[in-house]
Parts: sequence; C-alpha cells; structure tokens
Amino acid sequence: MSLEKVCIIGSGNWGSAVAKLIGTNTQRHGNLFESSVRQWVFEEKVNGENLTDIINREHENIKYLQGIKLPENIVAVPSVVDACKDATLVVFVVPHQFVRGVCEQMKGHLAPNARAISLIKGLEITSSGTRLFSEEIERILNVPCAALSGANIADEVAKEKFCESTIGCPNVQDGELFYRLFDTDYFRINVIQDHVGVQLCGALKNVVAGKNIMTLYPPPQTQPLPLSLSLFLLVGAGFTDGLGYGSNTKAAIIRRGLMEMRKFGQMFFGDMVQTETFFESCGAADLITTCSGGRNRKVAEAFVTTGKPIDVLEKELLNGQKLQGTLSAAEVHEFLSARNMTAEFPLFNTVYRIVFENAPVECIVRDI
Ligand SMILES: NC(=O)C1=CN([C@@H]2O[C@H](COP(=O)(O)OP(=O)(O)OC[C@H]3O[C@@H](n4cnc5c(N)ncnc54)[C@H](O)[C@@H]3O)[C@@H](O)[C@H]2O)C=CC1
Ligand SMILES: O=C(CO)COP(=O)(O)O
Repeated sequence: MSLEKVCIIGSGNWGSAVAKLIGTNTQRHGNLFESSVRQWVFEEKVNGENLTDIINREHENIKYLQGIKLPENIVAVPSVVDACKDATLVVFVVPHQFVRGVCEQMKGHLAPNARAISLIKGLEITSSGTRLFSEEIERILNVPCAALSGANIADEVAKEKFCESTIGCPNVQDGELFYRLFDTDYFRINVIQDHVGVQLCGALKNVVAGKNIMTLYPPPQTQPLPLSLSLFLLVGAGFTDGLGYGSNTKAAIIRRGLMEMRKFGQMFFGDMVQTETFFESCGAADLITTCSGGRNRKVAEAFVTTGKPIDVLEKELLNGQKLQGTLSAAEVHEFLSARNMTAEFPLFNTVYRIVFENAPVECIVRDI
C-alpha cells in the first residue's frame, strides 16, 4: 500500500496549530503517511524576511502562532501549486474568502485519488441557495471532501490543552484515515457521517462575508455571492460582555443562538442535517467556547467598550488574523429579508441592527 502524501493549505492561527497535530501524527503513523508534509504559506514579509524562510529555519510561525514549535517534518512552501503537487490528502484551513481563488490555482495538480478535508468555518449563500465549502472544494477540484470542526480555539489546542473535535465523513474508510491524521491524546476526535451538519454548525456560529468582504476580495463575476452565516452569536456574546452582563445573560444568548442555528439548518438544509450533530463538539461545545474565548467575541466586546469600528479593531487587535464574521451581518440580513424571514431570526436581526443601524447595544437583551 502506498503512503498518503499530505498537504496543508493555509497557515494562519488554526492552520499552524493543525500543522503541529498533523506533523506529529504523520510521524507517529509511518505505516499510513509520508512523514514530510508540505504546508502552503501565503507569503509575506515579517521583520523584513519571508515568513516561509522563518518557518523552515525556526520551525515556528512567529506571526500567527508565536511561541509554538512545529515538527520539523512540516515544510513551508510559498507556491500553492508546489505545495499540493501529487498530494493524496489535502487539508483546507484558509479563511473562507480565499477558498475559491486557492482551489482554482490547485486544479489539475492533485493525485488522481486525492481526498480533501475542510476545516473552514463558513458557508456560501448563493442566489440559488446555500453551499458548503466541502461542496465548493468538490465542485472545483473534483475530489471528495470531508469536514472537521469543533470547540477548538487554536492557541489552546497548540498548547495541548485537552479538547474534542468532530470529523464528518460520509466514507467510513476515509473517516478512519482522517481520524489517524488528527487524533491525539489531547485532541480527541469523534467521526460521524453527517459532514453537512458538521460544517453548518461551524458556519452558523461564526458569521461572515457578503458585499463588504466582496469589495475587499472580489470574486470573478460569474461566481456566486459568498455569504456565510456565523458570527452573529459571537457578536451577541461579545456585546453582553461589553455591557458587563454576566454568565446568565451569555447562556441565554447561547441558547437562543443554538435555536436559531437549528432553525436555519432545518429551513435551508432539511433532512441533510442530523439534530444529534448539534450535540457533538462541532455544535453546542463550539458555540460555548467561541462565545467565551474567540476572536469574534473579543472584537465585539471591544466594539462596545471602545466605540471603534469593527474593521479598525480587527487590524488593531488581531495582527493579520481574519475575523470570519462581522462584515456579513448586512448580507445575512439581506439574504433573510429577501425571503421575508428576518423576524424568524430575532437574534441575527438584532445584531444586524446594532452593527449597521446604530441600534443601542442594550437591544441585544431587550429585543430578542
Ligand atoms: N483560529 C482559530 O481558533 C480557529 C479557526 N478556524 C477556522 O480556520 C479557518 C482559517 O483560520 P485561521 O487559520 O485561524 O487563519 P487566521 O485568521 O489566523 O489567518 C489569516 C490567514 O490568511 C492568510 N491570508 C491573508 N491574505 C491572504 C490572501 N490574499 N490569500 C490567501 N491567504 C491570505 C494569512 O496569511 C493567514 O494565514 C477559518 O475558517 C477559521 O474560522 C477553526 C477553528 C479554530
Ligand atoms: O472557531 C473557533 C473556535 O472553535 C475560533 O473562533 P474565532 O474565529 O472567533 O476565534
């Protein structure tokens, strides 16, 4: 049996934490995987030097995951084509707004039997409906694509603090292989077959995209409007933190948010999503951790306490990391209002009004 050749597409905060897991496991399971793992790094200068050169010399991504050593079998590669050439297992972990452009460059370069897994938290909403990133990857690259999502704040995973995660993979054999690629004693994987539910959960707690994001990263004209739903809940939790409310209030936001997530799944995905999936790490657990410690929550809290715009705070607080949310509140609102459904999602709607219509932040508890 030939060994699987793994490549990682992405090298941000989560991409780097995941590189540590994968680098360790490809060495641990030498009967399954080639040890050397290529990681595509979006090249940039850090202290006047190429980030890829720093990673390959220091074995540390000093910009996106400072202080964590990466296994030496992780090789940073600045060209996405070189990184993915002949790969048989491809791990996608880029901010959602870059997926399409990156996939287009990878076309024709993977091994014929390649399989992919998406760690991206986001969702596209097109004029004709919703699309998962696994579907987008399958559509462009013609490879089957599973999904991994969970209560996984990258810095904590990188420091080896115990957590769980969920892999959704319809093919049982591939699910077993991905389990071997990610599972460790501090990062415990549960594999289920509902890859739709796994991605929907990750997307719905982390809202992104739409017109503003499209202005920053315009897609080719023929491509659908990317519009992922997720950050609302985190923004809501960040607002209540900014107001100085307590744990009870946040729990109420989380509960209401979970209800709206389930409702969205039922309305737009129907039987494709299993209710049990919301009780996996990718569901309620991810909602809880991100509403406690995520970047979106942090920026939303600062939005209340400083009064500064979200995009300014993203630059000031995140050092190049991307919020998978904020700006799309308007487009999510647009999507729901086009269907006369905003009243059915009161939490989503209230967050929109606070961010874009200057409604008082207190509405987050008064109007839901
Ligand atoms: N950070 C976290 O704790 C977690 C993140 N995720 C998800 O993982 C995905 C990736 O996020 P992170 O690794 O955290 O990224 P990040 O937000 O930390 O970093 C941004 C990344 O985008 C790259 N980039 C900047 N401009 C680019 C361009 N024009 N084209 C391509 N890449 C560009 C940067 O080089 C950097 O690698 C997201 O969907 C996120 O929701 C999932 C679980 C945990
Ligand atoms: O998805 C995450 C944890 O599971 C990270 O969320 P943030 O992007 O808000 O940091």
